[in-house]
Amino acid sequence: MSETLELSFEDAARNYPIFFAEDLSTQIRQAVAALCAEGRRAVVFTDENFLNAQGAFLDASFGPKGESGGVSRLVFAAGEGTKSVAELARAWDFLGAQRVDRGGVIFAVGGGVVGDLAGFAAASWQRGIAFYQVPTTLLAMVDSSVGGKTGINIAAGKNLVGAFHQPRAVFVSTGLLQTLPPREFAAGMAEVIKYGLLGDLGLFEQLEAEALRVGSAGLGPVIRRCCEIKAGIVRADERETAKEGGRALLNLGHTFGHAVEQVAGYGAYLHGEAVAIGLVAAGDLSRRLGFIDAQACERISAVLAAHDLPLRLREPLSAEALIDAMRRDKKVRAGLPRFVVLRALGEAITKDGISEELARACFAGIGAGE
Ligand SMILES: NC(=O)c1ccc[n+]([C@@H]2O[C@H](COP(=O)([O-])OP(=O)(O)OC[C@H]3O[C@@H](n4cnc5c(N)ncnc54)[C@H](O)[C@@H]3O)[C@@H](O)[C@H]2O)c1
Ligand SMILES: O=C(O)C(=O)C[C@@H](O)[C@H](O)[C@H](O)COP(=O)(O)O
Ligand SMILES: [Zn+2]
Repeated sequence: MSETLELSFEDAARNYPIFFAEDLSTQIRQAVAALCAEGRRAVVFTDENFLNAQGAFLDASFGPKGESGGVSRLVFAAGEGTKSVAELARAWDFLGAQRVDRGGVIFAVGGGVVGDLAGFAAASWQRGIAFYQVPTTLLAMVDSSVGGKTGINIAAGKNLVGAFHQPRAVFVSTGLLQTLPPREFAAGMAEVIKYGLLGDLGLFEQLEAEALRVGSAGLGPVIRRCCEIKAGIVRADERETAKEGGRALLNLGHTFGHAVEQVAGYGAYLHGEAVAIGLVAAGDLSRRLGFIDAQACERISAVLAAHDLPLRLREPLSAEALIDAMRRDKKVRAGLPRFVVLRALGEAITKDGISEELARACFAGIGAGE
C-alpha cells in the first residue's frame, strides 16, 4: 500500500505528490504508460551502480532495455564527478538524439547526483521540460528528490550552476535501500540528523535512543517525516529568498560541509559525510555564540558517531582554502557569509555577521590545518 504527501504551492497547478511504498514500480509503469498514451517521449537517467544493483526495478518500472516501447536509458558513471558540465552536455546530446521535445519527460532514477543532474537537464532542455524523481538512496529519499533544487558543480564551487525546477511527482520505493552500501546509508543519515537538529527535537531524541539501520521498523516513518519537514520549508520559501530563516535552514552544516567537499576534491568525502563534519562545526559555532552548551555539542557528535558518520577531517585541509571556498557559498550577501546555527537542539536560525576568525576556529575544531 502506498502513502502520499502533497507538496503544495500558492499556485496549486504546481503542486506535486510524494508517494511512499516498499515498491512503486507498478505505479511508475502506469505513469509511463499514461505519458506514452499522450504521445509524450519519456527517458530514464540513472547511474551504473544502481543499474547493476537494481536492474530488475528498472525493467519493472520502464520495460526491459531494448524492448519495443521500452524507455531509453542514459547511464552515468556513479559518483559526484557526474555532476559536471561535461556530463550535462552528454545529457543534452542524448535528449537531442532521442528527439525529446517540449512534451518530453525525464525520469531521474538514482541518488542525489542523478537527481540534481537530471533535474537541471530538464530545467534547461528547450527552456524546461517535465521530470519525475525516483530516489534510490536514503539521502535522495529524505532530501534531494524533494524541493526542486537542481544543478551541477564547477571548479569554483559546489552546486554553483543550477535552477529551481520542481518535479511532477516523487516515487519513494523504500525497498530499494536493501542494496544500498552501508557507507551511503550513513551519508543519508547525516541529512536525517540535520532535520532533527533544525526543526524536530523529537526526531533527534528518537535517533539518540536508537540508531536507524536499513531494516529498522522506524525507518519508513522517519523518511516520511523528513519529507514533511522539507515540504513545509520549501512551501514557505521555495527560492530561498527569506531575509531570515526560511529555506536556508536546510543548509545547516552545509556552509562548512560544502567547503570540505570542494577543497578535498569532489568525491573524496561523500556529501553526507561532509555534512556530518559540517554539523559538528555548526554545533561548535552555535556554542561559541552562546546558544548551546558543550553537552549539547557532545550529543550531536554522539548521534553522528552512532550512525557511523565522521566527526572531523581524515587529514588536515588548508584553512585558507576552506575559508576561501566558504566565501563563495550562495548564502553570501555583500561579501559576508551567512551561517545557519542552532539556537537550541531542534531549532535553527540564520546568523549574519560571523567573523572570519570565528569561522576559522570552527574549521580548526574539525581538524583543518594551517
Ligand atoms: N537537490 C537537493 O536538494 C540536494 C539535497 C541533498 C543533497 N544533494 C546532492 O545529492 C548528492 C549526493 O547524493 P547521494 O548521497 O544520493 O549520492 P549518489 O547519487 O552518488 O548515490 C550514492 C551511491 O549509491 C549508489 N546507489 C544508488 N541507489 C542505490 C541502491 N538502491 N542500491 C545500491 N546502490 C545504489 C549510486 O550508484 C552511488 O554509487 C550530492 O551531489 C549533493 O550535493 C542535493
Ligand atoms: O533543499 C535545500 O534547500 C537544501 O539546502 C538541501 C541540502 O541538503 C542540499 O545539499 C542542497 O543541494 C544544498 O543546496 P545549496 O543551495 O547550498 O547548493
Ligand atoms: Zn545536503
